[in-house]
Amino acid sequence: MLLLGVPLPAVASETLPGPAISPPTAAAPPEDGQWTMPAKNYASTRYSELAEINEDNVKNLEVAFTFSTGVNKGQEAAPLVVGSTMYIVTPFPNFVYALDLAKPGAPMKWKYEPTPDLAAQGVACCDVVNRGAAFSDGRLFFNTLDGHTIALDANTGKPIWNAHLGNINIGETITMAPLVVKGKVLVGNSGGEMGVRGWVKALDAGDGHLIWTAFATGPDEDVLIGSDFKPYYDGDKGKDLGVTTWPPDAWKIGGGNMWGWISYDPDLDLIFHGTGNPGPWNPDLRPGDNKWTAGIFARDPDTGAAKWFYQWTPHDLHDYDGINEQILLDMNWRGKPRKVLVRPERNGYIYILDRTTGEVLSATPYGPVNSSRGVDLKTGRLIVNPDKQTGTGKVVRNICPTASGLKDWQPSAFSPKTGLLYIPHNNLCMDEEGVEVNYIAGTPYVGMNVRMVPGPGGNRGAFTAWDIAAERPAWSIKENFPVWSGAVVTAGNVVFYGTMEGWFKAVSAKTGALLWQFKTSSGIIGQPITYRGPDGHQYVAILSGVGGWAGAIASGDLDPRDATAALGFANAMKDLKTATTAGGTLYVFRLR
Ligand SMILES: O=C(O)c1cc(C(=O)O)c2c(n1)C(=O)C(=O)c1cc(C(=O)O)[nH]c1-2
Repeated sequence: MLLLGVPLPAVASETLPGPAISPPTAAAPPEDGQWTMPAKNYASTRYSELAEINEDNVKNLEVAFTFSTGVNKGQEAAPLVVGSTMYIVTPFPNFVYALDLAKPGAPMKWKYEPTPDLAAQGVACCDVVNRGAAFSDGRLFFNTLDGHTIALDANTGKPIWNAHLGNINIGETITMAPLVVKGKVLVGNSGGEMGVRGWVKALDAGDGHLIWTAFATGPDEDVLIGSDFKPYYDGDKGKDLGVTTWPPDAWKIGGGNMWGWISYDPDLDLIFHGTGNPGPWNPDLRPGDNKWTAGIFARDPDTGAAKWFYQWTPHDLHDYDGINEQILLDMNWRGKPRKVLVRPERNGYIYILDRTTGEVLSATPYGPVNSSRGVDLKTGRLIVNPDKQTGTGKVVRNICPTASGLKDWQPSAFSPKTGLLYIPHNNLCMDEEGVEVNYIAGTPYVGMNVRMVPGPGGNRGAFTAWDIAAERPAWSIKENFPVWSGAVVTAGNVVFYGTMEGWFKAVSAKTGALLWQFKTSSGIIGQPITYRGPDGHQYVAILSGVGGWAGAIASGDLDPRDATAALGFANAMKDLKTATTAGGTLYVFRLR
């Protein structure tokens, strides 16, 4: 694999004997055939032990049923399956459907229409997406674009409570999928491109009342940094760094939004969540490390108290949000058993962190990276490439990865059978020019002109199997467009993912060989899942419907002649509109 100027690391762990890499059982309990949260389990493996569909017979998959969501915007949600019911959440206006899997054709059991404020569509940065719901204890929890968290009775679809958390008038939206931990619904806001201050909130699953709020910027008190906070690196130690690492008051409009993924380790009783990019993008307008943006927190789920923090990208120069998925694994590292957290990060590195302390054990590029030159494992600090330093009035060309990262929110999957992490990702580079910008509430606060282009080799995406122990790729598949869908891997050694042309693909978990593909009606940016149906057989489900940031040119019908459309992403996706059109359909497959 070509890694721009970055040599592949020495293979350290090949010589080490050691137990296989696997998620902790408490965070990834044995298979029950259901899919109750988008990441499958608290360890976020997106791995299913179901093995009826395998490498040999996957070629016999056929459509079991389809369902139109009635919304033609980017479909990013993971369908959920609880008992004999499937639940799906659509993009704005965030309809929720329950489908009866026990009946032929899976007819609708109920539909819930939350009627979110229309104006929310105008302040969402990257299409009007929703990444899914979470099921717990008879209830379905989901977020609406206009900033509400809603609990529904999963049997009837009747609302139980509705908490208004976000204010669209300042550009605040919610697109993430909530996670339910110990009777608390964890939710984060979006708005990093509008000067919205990021937070994560915990709501009581019973009645929706607010239990705690942890901000991503500001005084320690607001960030829930207290006596329990023990960051591993000196650069994260000190009082009120969420204020002092910013120009005066800039932290109040500094972003750090948590619009991605949360994992939970029941043994350590810690949740792990990232923080988004600092705002505005133009770094000259916010000298300093801009704590606690573009990093990761470990917190006590009951109180929100921060335990440790690590900053992937201090003083971010390129919109490298730090909100990707974190996979919790136990493995032998340099001869010692370690509880780790694996993060394929937007800045281009796969990090292996000790999840008890936040120590970085390894940080290896998984594709072309020239915006930085590695990570100093002594200080934990990203080594920025001065040639790619952006600023006001400066045009910097050929920065890799782009603002959308080597990988954006699209979640990877881990198989304990292969020890490989299956990573859907991008291969794009960009030109950037910092410009002045003033903060006006509820309007874009970016300060950067961006133009994206295909990365080295010309393929704009890749699907890479990463050998975690060996710190190198096992295999990689080139895709024409960014791979903006999630992945799922099974004990049948089959990995599923989708392409923006609309192909739903099954490849061998061991070799990456294409085993089966089906062309859906629109580009795929959703999260595939697999489950055991009421008939005892294994099914695979995916939402098709192009959109998100990468697909905004198609779902938003943008003009391909405008190189700046979709914050410069459209320039790299001019031909997407000739490859697919907007859609919104659920596809479910089973063996013939
Ligand atoms: O900083 C933020 O608040 C924020 C929010 C979102 C979002 O809510 O979808 C995205 C981003 N940033 C972002 O940087 C990004 O690349 C992105 C891609 C997508 C998508 O759905 O395709 N959303 C977002």
